[in-house]
Amino acid sequence: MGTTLVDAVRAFAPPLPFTVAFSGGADSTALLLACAERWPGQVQAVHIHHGLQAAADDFVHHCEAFCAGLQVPLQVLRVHAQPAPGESPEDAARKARYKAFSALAQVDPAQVAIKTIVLAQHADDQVETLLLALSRGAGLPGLASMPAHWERGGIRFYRPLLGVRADHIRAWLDQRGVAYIVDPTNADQRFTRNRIRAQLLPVLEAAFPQFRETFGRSAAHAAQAQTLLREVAVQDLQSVGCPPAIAGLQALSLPRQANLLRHWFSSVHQTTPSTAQLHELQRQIAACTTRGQKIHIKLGAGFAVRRGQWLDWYNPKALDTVSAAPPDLS
Ligand SMILES: Nc1ncnc2c1ncn2[C@@H]1O[C@H](COP(=O)(O)OP(=O)(O)OP(=O)(O)O)[C@@H](O)[C@H]1O
Repeated sequence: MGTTLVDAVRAFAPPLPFTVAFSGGADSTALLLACAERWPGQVQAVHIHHGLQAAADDFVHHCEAFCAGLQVPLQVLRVHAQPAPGESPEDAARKARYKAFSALAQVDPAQVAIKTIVLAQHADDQVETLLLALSRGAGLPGLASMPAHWERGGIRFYRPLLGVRADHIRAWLDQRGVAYIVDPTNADQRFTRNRIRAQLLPVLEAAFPQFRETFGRSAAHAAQAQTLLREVAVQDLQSVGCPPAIAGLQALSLPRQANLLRHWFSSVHQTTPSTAQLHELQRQIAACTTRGQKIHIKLGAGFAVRRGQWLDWYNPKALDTVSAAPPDLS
């Protein structure tokens, strides 16, 4: 069955006041309406004009009219989301959106509401995210899917509708006669997420009617295991040293070594090695003795090991010179 929208909003206990990230689509329309009714005068909205589609101006007008009717203050932010090569417009829009949220919170620290942003992803979105992660061969961080709450750049983000089915949200809006934007790009079958939604979810519904709950539970198990792995990595990094001593790395089991390296790269160097890069790095670490072996691998920064020590220099432009002339820091 899943949780109803009304029950999900009733169980939600955000710090007040807060801001709803409002696209004008069905889910954020329902969320904004339910929240504005539950906390009158305490809810604001923010809409991002991504500068990606011709219809984006119409979306802004729709959101302005809807918020005016609800007497909810609305901020419209304009960004220019530029998809990188191979990146979908949706991913580019998402990145630009989160950047705009944190910029807004920093530009105007007096605005308390923007410190808490509430997003409208629901149970179907969670399953899509999990299947998307599986389709890419993701590890635990990807399988953990979307958290219901997290903090970044001084902003608290919440997703109170993760237990609510998409069709329930639409039925709730239809019953109340509320209009919302139907974004045509959501149906574009060139994007994997849209194919998952249109082609896989109906098959899952027929084969496993409870799939939203069970898949959601799997994502929660993965999130818990990922938290544990992070804790182990933090402890291992403390005992092995930062940058990690090669001898210390060699003393760890291979999965534990990989876990530590992934954590070190993402937390200290803001980069994620591919599986192939990590295998190569681990191969080189295993082959390393304390006499002159070098490790270097392209991860967006250059790394080398000599006499059992990491040599690192973080200028990506120096990469091409890494093998030719690594700096001698030994
Ligand atoms: N242009 C936007 N401005 C503000 N918030 C947005 C915008 N687009 C998406 N969001 C927020 O991010 C969440 C996830 O985005 P996603 O693209 O999956 O949703 P959507 O299909 O565009 O819209 P909705 O969730 O409102 O139906 C939305 O539920 C909404 O809270």
